[in-house]
Amino acid sequence: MSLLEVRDLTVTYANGARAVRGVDLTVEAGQKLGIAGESGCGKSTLALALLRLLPAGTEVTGQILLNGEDVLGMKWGRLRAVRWAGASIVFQGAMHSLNAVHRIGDQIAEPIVLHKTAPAGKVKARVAELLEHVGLPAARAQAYPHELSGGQRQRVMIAMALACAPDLIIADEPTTALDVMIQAQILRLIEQLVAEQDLGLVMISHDLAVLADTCDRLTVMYAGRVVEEGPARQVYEAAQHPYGKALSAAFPRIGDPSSRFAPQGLPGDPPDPSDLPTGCTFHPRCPVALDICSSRDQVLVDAGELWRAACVHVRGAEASSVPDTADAPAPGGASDPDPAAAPANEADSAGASGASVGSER
Ligand SMILES: Nc1ncnc2c1ncn2[C@@H]1O[C@H](COP(=O)(O)OP(=O)(O)OP(=O)(O)O)[C@@H](O)[C@H]1O
Repeated sequence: MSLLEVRDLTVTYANGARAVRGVDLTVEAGQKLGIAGESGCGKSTLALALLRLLPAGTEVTGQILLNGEDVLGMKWGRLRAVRWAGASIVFQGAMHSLNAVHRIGDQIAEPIVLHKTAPAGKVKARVAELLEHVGLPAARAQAYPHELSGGQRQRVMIAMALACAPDLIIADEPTTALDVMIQAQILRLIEQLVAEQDLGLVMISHDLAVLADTCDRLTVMYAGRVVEEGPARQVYEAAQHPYGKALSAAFPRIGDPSSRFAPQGLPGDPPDPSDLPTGCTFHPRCPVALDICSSRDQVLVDAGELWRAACVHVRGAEASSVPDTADAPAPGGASDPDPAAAPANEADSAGASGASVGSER
């Protein structure tokens, strides 16, 4: 039994926006899964859906199994227990998630008291232990959120997430608001705690480099769908989907100083989830789109060992039914020698494919 199994998850907000569409995910115990995609691709919606934290009126279909238990079918009381003790979320921007008028020790104690994960007389000691675990002095329990730095507040959020000893941590852009040095510290802390306690991790970020460095597996989302998934380092270094390639090229490459100051941007923006393009939703921005891409979406097909991508250019996709593929560029092909040089914003490549490219950001 997997720690987390998500099958055909679709989330539709009350305004009709389908922010998550048919997503499948699996996280094994102790495994670290990264979910990447630009802002608006549905990553946070997916994270919130996992613990049923979406606003009332949102329609969620599909299946979410946490330790084999059906989260979407759970009664309210069971769901409350599962939210801290089964899986917990570290949100982006700790200042907004912490209550400004309560001492942080009291806030960390709250889930412990609620779920009775420590005897009443031992709650304070447990809070002190958790603070020290995340690298803060126990005395900081007396502090209010505004008395802490951004990095310290994020450490408090991590302490809270660990308070009831969950099996799974969901970290939604846990370092976005922090400067680079502190980001690295927080990422190392998360890695260390997850390894020590053999926790599962779902880490969400727009930064593929961070995810490749931290996670075992990587899922790339675009317009609410998974367009690529595979071993983290391999997907980062040689993404098979043009979107994965562009995302990877948009961030400095780990250990490659030459790319540090020359990240490539991806022109345009993800589509509005209430008004999605036909066919492959990436086709209006795709530098290697074929005519067929505007009318036919691609399913995920094998792109390597435990590696799948949903692009007509991936070997094994429905290439036989696609006209004129022989002349098309093959950026997603397994033999592409230089994924860092993905033609995400090469004008001639876009022109050759007839793709319409959106405005530069
Ligand atoms: N409550 C809501 N009602 C309607 N649409 C929403 C709501 N919340 C999010 N959306 C839309 O759903 C889409 C996905 O948003 P989501 O926040 O999940 O993306 P994301 O990839 O996590 O981006 P970010 O990193 O900016 O949070 C966006 O188009 C967003 O505008």
